[in-house]
Amino acid sequence: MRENISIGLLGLGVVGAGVAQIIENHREKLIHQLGSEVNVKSVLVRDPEKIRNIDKEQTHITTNPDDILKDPEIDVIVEVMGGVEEARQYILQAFSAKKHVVTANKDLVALHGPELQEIASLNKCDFYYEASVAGGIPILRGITGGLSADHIQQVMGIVNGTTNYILTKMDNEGVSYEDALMEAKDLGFAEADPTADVEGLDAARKMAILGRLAFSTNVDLEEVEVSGIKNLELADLEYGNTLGYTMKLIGSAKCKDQKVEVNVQPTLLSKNHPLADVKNEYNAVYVYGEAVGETMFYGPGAGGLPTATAIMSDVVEVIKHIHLGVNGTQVTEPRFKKELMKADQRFGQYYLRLHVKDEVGVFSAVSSLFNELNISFKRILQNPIKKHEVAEIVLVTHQTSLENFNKSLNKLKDLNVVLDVKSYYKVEGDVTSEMARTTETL
Ligand SMILES: NC(=O)C1=CN([C@@H]2O[C@H](COP(=O)(O)OP(=O)(O)OC[C@H]3O[C@@H](n4cnc5c(N)ncnc54)[C@H](OP(=O)(O)O)[C@@H]3O)[C@@H](O)[C@H]2O)C=CC1
Ligand SMILES: N[C@@H](CC=O)C(=O)O
Repeated sequence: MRENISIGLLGLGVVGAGVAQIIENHREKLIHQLGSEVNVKSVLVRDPEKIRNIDKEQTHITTNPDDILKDPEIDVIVEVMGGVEEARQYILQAFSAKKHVVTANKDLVALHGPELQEIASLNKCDFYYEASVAGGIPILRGITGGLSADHIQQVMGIVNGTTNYILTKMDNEGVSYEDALMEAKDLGFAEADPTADVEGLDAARKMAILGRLAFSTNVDLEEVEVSGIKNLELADLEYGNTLGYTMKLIGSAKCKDQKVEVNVQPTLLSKNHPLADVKNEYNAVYVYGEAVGETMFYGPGAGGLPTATAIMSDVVEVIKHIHLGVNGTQVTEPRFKKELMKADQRFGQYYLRLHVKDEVGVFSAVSSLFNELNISFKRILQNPIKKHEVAEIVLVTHQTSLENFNKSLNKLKDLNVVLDVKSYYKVEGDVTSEMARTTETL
């Protein structure tokens, strides 16, 4: 048994500092669990002059990656610097030097995860990335460990802390979008460039990773349909509230008969839906497995210490493997060759807000258009708005195919009484699973 395991940290920001703090504060627990002392030997940073809460006697701070990647005493690299290409190059160098790698970098894993996993395996190295999805929630191990023997059919969740924080503050406290985003940045939840958070790309990266692991098939980032929260209007949050819904940025991945659909979109959730109560930076991921049924994982989705906890769970796994001499998991081929689900195979309820002419007969023109497509309404609100001769119609449909709903949008644009299709969003009812939903609809 090795008495000492040395770690090299690439990055000492929000997450890196959390990792150093846990290693320092939980030293005894780690020794008890692993039989070895764990220490952070060196840390790579951009700015060596920054004041940092780390013992410089114990830990060497450097701007030269070779100090870490070429140090034979370092066994495990923890990559928490972010970015894609530079991080990928350092990780490849680490594998060549037979070092194990743990990362929180979902941008990198979503784009290059399968390639890196394969190279790790060829080098008999471990490559883990628990922290890349849903911060402190052990969701990847939940899927690849706890539910590994099940056929997972659906994964649905709130997987971005920043947007959930913004939506909670806007909805519950009336804070403006800009102020809420600023708070999320100050609290260390947002990415260095928060565009990826608010445009849904961060959640899309996480959903690609979740889809791959849940369905044991390849899911490419470009196959994930994405829309973010940047263009949300307060009016839709307010109408949502009136109708009994809460707006959330929801990631969804479904797999049926080897057909897969993965998307991220603002969604109006019934206030009774289990994800509707997930607030602030908290995340929750609902997983439906054929054998297990419904499961849900909940916890902090962003922030230094929660994310560092997930990283340390990977580090502990790596060190256990070092002691057993079993590093480098075998890579398995995708279990099946998937197809993407087509619009006529995807079903849902939809919220729609229209600006129409404020005149007699408009509502019946709109309803007959939906009637022709066999789309019925669950809820309707009709409001004259302040602008002269303009009225607003807000409706929620019953279940229909995406193909059918798209047809209704095209036809509405051609209807002369419709002035503007202001917004439309997916709606989720009280239950989470497709299976439970089918029963509810019947
Ligand atoms: N923050 C969070 O809640 C979560 C973050 N993540 C992921 O974890 C990773 C780190 O995030 P976070 O800690 O928030 O990021 P920060 O921006 O807080 O920290 C980044 C760190 O990496 C260093 N760094 C960045 N680029 C380079 C470079 N080219 N060369 C050397 N050092 C570099 C920075 O150095 P310096 O200090 O000198 O600027 C800094 O110490 C990202 O991949 C992020 O997506 C994952 C889950 C949650
Ligand atoms: N910016 C991300 C950080 C964690 O992955 C988020 O807000 O979820």
